[in-house]
Amino acid sequence: MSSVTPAIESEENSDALPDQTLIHIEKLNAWYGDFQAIHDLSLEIPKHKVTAFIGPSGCGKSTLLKWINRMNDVVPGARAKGRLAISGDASNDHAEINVLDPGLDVVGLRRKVGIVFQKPNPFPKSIYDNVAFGPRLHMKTSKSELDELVEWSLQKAAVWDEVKDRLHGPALGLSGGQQQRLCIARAIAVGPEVLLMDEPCSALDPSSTLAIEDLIFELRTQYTIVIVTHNMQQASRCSDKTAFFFEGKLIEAGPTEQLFTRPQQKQTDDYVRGKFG
Ligand SMILES: Nc1ncnc2c1ncn2[C@@H]1O[C@H](COP(=O)(O)OP(=O)(O)OP(=O)(O)O)[C@@H](O)[C@H]1O
Repeated sequence: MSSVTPAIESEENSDALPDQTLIHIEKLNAWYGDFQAIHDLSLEIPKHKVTAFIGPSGCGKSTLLKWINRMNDVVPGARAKGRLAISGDASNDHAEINVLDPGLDVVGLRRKVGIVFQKPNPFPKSIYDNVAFGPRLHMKTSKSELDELVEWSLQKAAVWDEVKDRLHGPALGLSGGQQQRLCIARAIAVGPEVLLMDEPCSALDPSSTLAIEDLIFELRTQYTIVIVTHNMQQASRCSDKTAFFFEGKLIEAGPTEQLFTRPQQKQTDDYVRGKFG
């Protein structure tokens, strides 16, 4: 493996590891203009696990997700207060990141915290150029190192076998499920620690959805993953921890199996049983 291939600390079974918090959210409040979308929210997001955000439409799931890599910076009138921090990591050579620090290098943050959206959004370029885009922007790589990194990323995103013979063909010629895996390859090519996924399967058919869910579960040995989903089965299939939101507040968070089978709050129970939302 060359020096450009993103460093992977450990590929051991993350189930065997005790929870270690990577993202610390404390008393977070967020607004769009005068409207408060998040109220006093505290949540710990464990390292190398999948955390699912669930809750009815408009409860603040995407708002919280988008503060984690400051995507909300581009929304006029969006602001947030409270603590949102990413633990320091000696192997990745960074001290604790205070995400809401107005002076933060947001481009650097987004290298560490990648995002995959609802609808696959490859660039109208070749498959190769989609994955090479970030590394070309951020890293000094030779042609052979770039080739290696593109292959590595496509392998990790479980799409290499399907695209290896058409790397210079158009990304937009791929199926929806392949495009979404390409977008995941593009996100991991710059070596993030965290992958945010905002309903990544909502535009996909059931078999592509299962492929992405399997991939999410695989990737968590190396990345910390946060997924917003409306699909209860998806949350229970591929997450370790689930957080239930309602009207901008965190109602309950805990191990996924516990939250779905023995929720502590009636609102959670009603929601997971499909009584509302
Ligand atoms: N750009 C914006 N400007 C103003 N209000 C917004 C904006 N984006 C979201 N909101 C409001 O903030 C609240 C939370 O929205 P958010 O998108 O975070 O909810 P969500 O739980 O992700 O919903 P969904 O499941 O429908 O995606 C909603 O009332 C929404 O209308």
